[in-house]
Amino acid sequence: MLPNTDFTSTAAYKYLTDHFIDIAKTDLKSLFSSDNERFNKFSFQFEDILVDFSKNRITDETLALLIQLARECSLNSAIEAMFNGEKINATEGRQVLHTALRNRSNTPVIVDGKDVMPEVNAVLQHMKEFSDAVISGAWKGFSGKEITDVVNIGIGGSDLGPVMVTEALKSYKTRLNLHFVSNVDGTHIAETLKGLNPETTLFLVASKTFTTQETMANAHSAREWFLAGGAQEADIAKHFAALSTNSAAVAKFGIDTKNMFEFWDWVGGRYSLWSAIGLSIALSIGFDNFIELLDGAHAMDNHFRNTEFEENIPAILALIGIWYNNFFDAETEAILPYDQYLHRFAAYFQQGDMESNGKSTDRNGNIIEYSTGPIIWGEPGTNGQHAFYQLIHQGTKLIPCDFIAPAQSHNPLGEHHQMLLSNFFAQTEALMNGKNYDEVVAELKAAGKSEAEIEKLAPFKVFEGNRPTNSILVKMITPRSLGSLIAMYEHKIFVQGIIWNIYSFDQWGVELGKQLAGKILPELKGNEDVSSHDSSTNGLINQYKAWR
Ligand SMILES: O=P(O)(O)OC[C@H]1O[C@@H](O)[C@@H](O)[C@@H](O)[C@@H]1O
Repeated sequence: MLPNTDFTSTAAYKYLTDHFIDIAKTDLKSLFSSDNERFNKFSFQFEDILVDFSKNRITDETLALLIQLARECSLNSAIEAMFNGEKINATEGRQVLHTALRNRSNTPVIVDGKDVMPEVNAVLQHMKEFSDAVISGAWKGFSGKEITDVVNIGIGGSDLGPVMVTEALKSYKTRLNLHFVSNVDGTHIAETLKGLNPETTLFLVASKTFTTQETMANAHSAREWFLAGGAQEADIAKHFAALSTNSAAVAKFGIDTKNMFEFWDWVGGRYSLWSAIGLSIALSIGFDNFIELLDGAHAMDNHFRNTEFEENIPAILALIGIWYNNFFDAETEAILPYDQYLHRFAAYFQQGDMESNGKSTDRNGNIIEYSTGPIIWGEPGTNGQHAFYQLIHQGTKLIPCDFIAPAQSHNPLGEHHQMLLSNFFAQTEALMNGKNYDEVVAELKAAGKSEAEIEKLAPFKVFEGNRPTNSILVKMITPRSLGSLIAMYEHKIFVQGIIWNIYSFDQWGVELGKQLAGKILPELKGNEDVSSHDSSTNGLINQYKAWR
């Protein structure tokens, strides 16, 4: 059972409310100038990852109170409940055991009285054999040719993780070309298939439920394209594999169950890249590298499970997030990777975080009166700098940002990487220090501006500063460090859900739209006007019918 505490009624919350009044008046610059040890105190190194959270609006006291908050919310017992396979996804009656998928120490993980590790290992072995055979070319298509292209068909958790990881680890790429089709918009599959040859293309139909409309529609279109390209029904076995928990639906679709890679309902969709859903990753970077990814995540799991909160990286990041979300009323968080390979990282955690903690009912079924999950967004630096950083620097909203960068580039091209990193370092410094009026005036004077010009211009050039950031410097983005990084964010999300007293592992909020789309689809078939909706929806549907 998960603890069930209203965090706003804890003693720590009360202390934090008072403490906030002081901190709101304090600026980061002075926190640094009054404490030479601040960086050493407020940064941790985990393997090849340095997490610097010193540029946050916190003091020793803030951290101590936040940790007290975590203790009062029984975070410890919640962590154990997850790792031990209790049914903490209570609204779906399921365990939450993505950690078992990467449990490289292989200690037993008991689900309903049975150790799941033998099954987990068996699927990994199956993935190894399959990916080795396809990569080596031993696996042949129907006309005897090697596979050259792999198309993963899936959406949400069955797409975003594999896309993000295969992009992030592109420099480890095997000879296979990976493609991802998610959108039900026919354009996605049509454009993807344009350059492909059915003889050398392998499809992975990735769906936990194997009922998702988008994925099934795309899988059927892929099958039609394949059969239209000269293949027979019997050839499907060589070109289609399924990654799913639903073997009956897989068989019904016509995929050979030998080509089915199973996972289980205790794996949440947005936590499934570690499961059979990761087959596209194994094909893309090789099975050994996939295992390295799991190893990295496992190392972070051990850190999270076994480290006191004072030094527990995911817990500290989560608590700092709560500090901004619930005391500073920050509504969003930006994830800003200074690494082109991580260009889908923010998109991945948009689902990871927002589908997990975008909830407004607490674990007692009551409507929540405090703020829960933040809006997650972001783009790679330096592109973001030339787009939306204006608002982060000078807008009216407080936007805590995570800056992520590798110290070593996979593409050390001239001075590119130093230029990139100079921006990475400069931005967090600029956000913290800002530029005050006097500094602006001095600068304008030095540039030869007149008094009148200076007076006119100066207010617009002031940067308030005091804008908080985390800096995550990774020695190099490798399968292992990436695995750790992803697990770090996953656990951050978990901690926040515990403190907000919500269920982080269901996603009922995606259902209503699906239901309504299911009702509207048949209404789009005929030519007659519809009148069963509100006037706006009717008007839109009828105009569509007139225009199509
Ligand atoms: O993997 P399947 O079952 O196709 O689901 C794909 C996605 O569907 C959405 O509606 C959400 O529920 C996601 O969490 C999930 O990842």
